Parts: sequence; C-alpha cells; structure tokens
Amino acid sequence: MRKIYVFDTTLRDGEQSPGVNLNTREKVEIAHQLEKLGIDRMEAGFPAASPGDLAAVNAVARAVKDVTVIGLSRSRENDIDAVREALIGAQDPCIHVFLATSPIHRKFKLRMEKSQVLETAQAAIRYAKKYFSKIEFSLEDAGRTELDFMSEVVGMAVREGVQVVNIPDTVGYMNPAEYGAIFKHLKQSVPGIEQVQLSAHCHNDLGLATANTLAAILNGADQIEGTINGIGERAGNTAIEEIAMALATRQEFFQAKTDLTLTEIARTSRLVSKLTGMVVPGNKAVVGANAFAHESGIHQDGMLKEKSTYEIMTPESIGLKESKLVLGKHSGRHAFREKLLELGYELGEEQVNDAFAKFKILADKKKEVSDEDILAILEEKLIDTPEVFQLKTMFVTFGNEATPTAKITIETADGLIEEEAEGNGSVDAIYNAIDKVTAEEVTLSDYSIKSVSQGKDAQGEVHVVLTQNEVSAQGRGLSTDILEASARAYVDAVNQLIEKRKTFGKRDRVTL
Ligand SMILES: CC(=O)SCCNC(=O)CCNC(=O)[C@H](O)C(C)(C)COP(=O)(O)OP(=O)(O)OC[C@H]1O[C@@H](n2cnc3c(N)ncnc32)[C@H](O)[C@@H]1OP(=O)(O)O
Ligand SMILES: CC(C)C(=O)C(=O)O
Repeated sequence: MRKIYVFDTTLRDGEQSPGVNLNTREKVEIAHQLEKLGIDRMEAGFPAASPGDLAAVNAVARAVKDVTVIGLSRSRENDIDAVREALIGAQDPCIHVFLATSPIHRKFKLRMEKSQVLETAQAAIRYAKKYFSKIEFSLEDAGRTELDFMSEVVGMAVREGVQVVNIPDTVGYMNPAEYGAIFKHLKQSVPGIEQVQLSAHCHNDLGLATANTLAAILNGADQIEGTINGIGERAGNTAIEEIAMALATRQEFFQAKTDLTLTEIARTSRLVSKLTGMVVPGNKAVVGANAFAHESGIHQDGMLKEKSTYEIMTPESIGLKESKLVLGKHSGRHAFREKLLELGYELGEEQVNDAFAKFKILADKKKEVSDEDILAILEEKLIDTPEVFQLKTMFVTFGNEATPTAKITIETADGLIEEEAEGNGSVDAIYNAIDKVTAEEVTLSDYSIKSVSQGKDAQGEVHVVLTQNEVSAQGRGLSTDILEASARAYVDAVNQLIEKRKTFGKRDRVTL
C-alpha cells in the first residue's frame, strides 16, 4: 500500500481564513494535537508576516518532536532569513519557498517575465539551500500555469535539489480530470522527477478541493496538503480528514493510505473549531455534527438492523462514541421504541402507539425531540386518569393596554362546550374560561412552569395544584406554547380532582 504524506497547513493557510488569528499558545496547543493525529509535516506559519508569527512558529518548532516543522517564505532572502530564525530549535526543520508561475500572476502581481520567474525562484532555492537540508518549492497558481512552463520550473527545482515540489491549485479553478492530468504529465515528462515528492495543494472555491486532491493521488502525488475542517483562505483548503477517510474507506480503490491515527480526527476537529472560532457546519463531511446522525424512519430502521445499510464508515473510526438516531418528525416506530428502551421503558404495543402518536404531534412543532421531551410524554401518558374534560381548542388575545380574553372549547360527556372569559392576565383569562365550562369551584393553590428541553422551541411544562373542599390534585400540561401548557395542566388537575373525589371522598387531603 502506497503511503501518502500529510502536510498540514492549518496553522498557516488555515489561519489565513478571514477573522482567524491564533496566538502562540493556541498554535502550540493545535500543534500538539496534530502530532497526536500523526501528520507527517506541519506548516506552522509565515515568519516574515509579523514578529508574533515568527515567535509562534518558533514556539511550535520547539514544542513538537516527531513532525517536520515548516515555515513559509516568499522567494526573497529576508523571508528566508525569517524562517531560519523561526525554526531554530526544530528537530526536523524545512523551508517552504514559493513563487507564482501563472500568466495572470506573472503579469499583474509579480510584473515578471517567465525568465525572471525562473531566475528568482532558482536564486531563492539556492539561498535557502545554504541553511536548510529540506526544501519544498511551490509554483503558486500552478493550476492556471502553461503546462510547458510548469514543467520547466519543476525541472529547475528538481535540478536544484529540493525534496518536494508542490503544484497548488491556488484559486480552486481545477477539476479532477485536469488536475490529475498535470501530475501524470509531470511524472512522465520532467527528467529526474522521481528524485522529488510531488505534492497536491487544493483550494475549495468550486467545492472540488477533496476531489482534485484524490485525483492527484490517483495520478502519482506523494504528498497532500490541507487543513483540519478544511479551513483556509476564501472557501478554504482540502479538508485533511476527508482525504484520510476517503483513502481509509476505499483502500481497495486508491491503493494508498495515510499514517494518521484516524481516531484522533474528531478531537482535532473540535479543538481547531474551538480555537479558530470557525464553526463546523452540521453537514460537513466526516466531522459535521450530522455526519453520523440519522433522522428518517427508514434509515433509522436500517441502522437498527445493520449499521452498514446507511454508514460507510463508523463514528468510532474517527474517535466518536456512536452514531446518533435523532428523533424528529421523519422518525418511525422502530427508532421510537429503541429510544423508549434506552430510557428504561418497556411498554406494550398499545402504550407505544399512544406515546408515538403524541410524539408525532410534538415532532410537527419541534425540530428535534429530546429525551426530556419523550420522558415528559411518557409520564403524562402513564398516569391513566379518565378525561372528563378534554381541551380541544383555545384562542387568547393579549395586549399590554387591553384586558386579556380567552375562548376555550372543551369536550365533555355532553359534547363540545365553548366559553369565553376575561382575566387579569392571559393565564387567568384561560382559567376563568375553563371554570365556566367545568363549573367546578376550585382554588388554584400552586402554579409553576419550567422548560423540559432547550432552545426556542423547547417544551414548557406547567404544574398546577387545585384545591376543592380540602382535597388537592396536581395537574401537568406540556406544550411548545406555555399558554397551551397552562390550560392543559389546569384541565388535567380538574380531571384528577374529579377522580379523587370518587376514590377518597371528601374526607382526605391527598396530593397525588
Ligand atoms: C497563496 C498563498 O497563500 S501565499 C501566502 C499568503 N499569505 C500571506 O500573504 C500572509 C502573510 N503576508 C504578509 O504579512 C505580508 O503580505 C508580507 C509581510 C509577506 C509582505 O507585506 P508587504 O511587504 O507590505 O507587501 P504586500 O503584501 O503588500 O505585497 C506583496 C509583495 O510581495 C510580492 N510577492 C508576492 N509573492 C511573492 C513571492 N512568492 N516571492 C517574492 N515576492 C512575492 C508581491 O509582488 C508584492 O511585491 P511589491 O511590493 O514589489 O509589489
Ligand atoms: C503558498 C502556496 C502553497 C499556497 O498556499 C497556495 O498556492 O495556495
């Protein structure tokens, strides 16, 4: 199996993400984690950029032991000197010198002819060679460079004795067929090319960074460059975790592997996200929160029967504990029953069906139904009190300068009854309207409200205690709307009171 070297540039190209600025302590913390992940080479920064970056690169160089530490440099002696200073103390230092080669960059940015580009790059490599035994040379914007000129520059770098030649698709312009063909062409046409490692460095402007990098591997690239979570300039760089998992998952196809400790991927991703402040999108391949989460019933059923039906890699393989079955409106009975078992409820068919029906109603109102939501549904369902009164509809008007009113429809043994009432608040208006329907003389002795889950669409749970002739009963109501939860709790307490009257008579004072 061919080994693909991993060059991580999270601390350099990754830090070029707008808004990201890592201090020395943060760079060292990420560097230690990258070392645990098992990357081969680490670009720690651009020492000429600022004294702070030079110091940070130096701190990283001294901190890590088993990784080649690299500093980036323009083709200028001052930049090379800055890298020399920054890499003092590194166990295995390497300089990365670059110069753009494409016609657009030559003409507008560098204002150089082809011959000047060749001379400038050659002079820089020669100067760097005085101080470094390991040099990588990059042809910036190689993707938009004429093939023959690219071969000429690569040939010069090979003859000058660099160890790695990098072919960046700096602006993410390539597609896999074209980018792969460049590697094939260089391998076939540049004399001595076998003496250097060829490297792929892609950007994600068209969402093709991973595909292009894999195409380069298929066409002979020895090294891939990228960042954790794919962070980087503009739309970012190739996400290292995507390449590592693509090679690991389809080894028989690529016949290539990295030496990464894959189980460190999730931890590295979380650390980089935390310290850079760049949130990983939920649907991000490999490390997004939803990468191993399943919401729809058919998928959840498949997962429960055999995980490989819907997962091509395991969450454990990247260091996560397990896949998640997220309960929502697309979920089915298999996943719901599994969740009940996980929560410790082994229910009969009918009870499951009842709870499932309530769950679906809730799921229509909420994006994700949490364990707390399900427990609340279950507790409500398992207390089996006959519903003398059943809340059907409610309509509340409230304005800070108007008297609140509530119109309530309740189903009773005599059919639907509708009543309207005012109150000194919305809940008071609701309770007055319910009292009119039930015609029960009750005192509200306690009212409390709490949220049983999190977020704006959390369910509110209302508890009320009603007292009537020294008998008290509690009622509980659940809803994503607190007024509805309040009404349900009150009606529930009235039903409980009526039931208690039958069971205990008027003598006992019992709170259920
Ligand atoms: C594709 C990439 O990611 S390349 C890396 C990009 N990263 C960065 O630029 C981050 C760090 N950069 C910096 O802090 C600053 O740009 C510095 C310190 C390097 C240079 O700052 P300044 O001297 O103020 O120059 P400025 O950035 O405005 O312009 C860049 C100059 O470098 C030249 N240049 C660009 N690339 C190279 C190169 N590889 N070799 C030599 N010169 C280069 C440009 O032509 C321009 O030269 P000019 O001043 O003669 O016109
Ligand atoms: C410096 C080079 C390698 C670079 O980052 C690019 O071309 O994108």
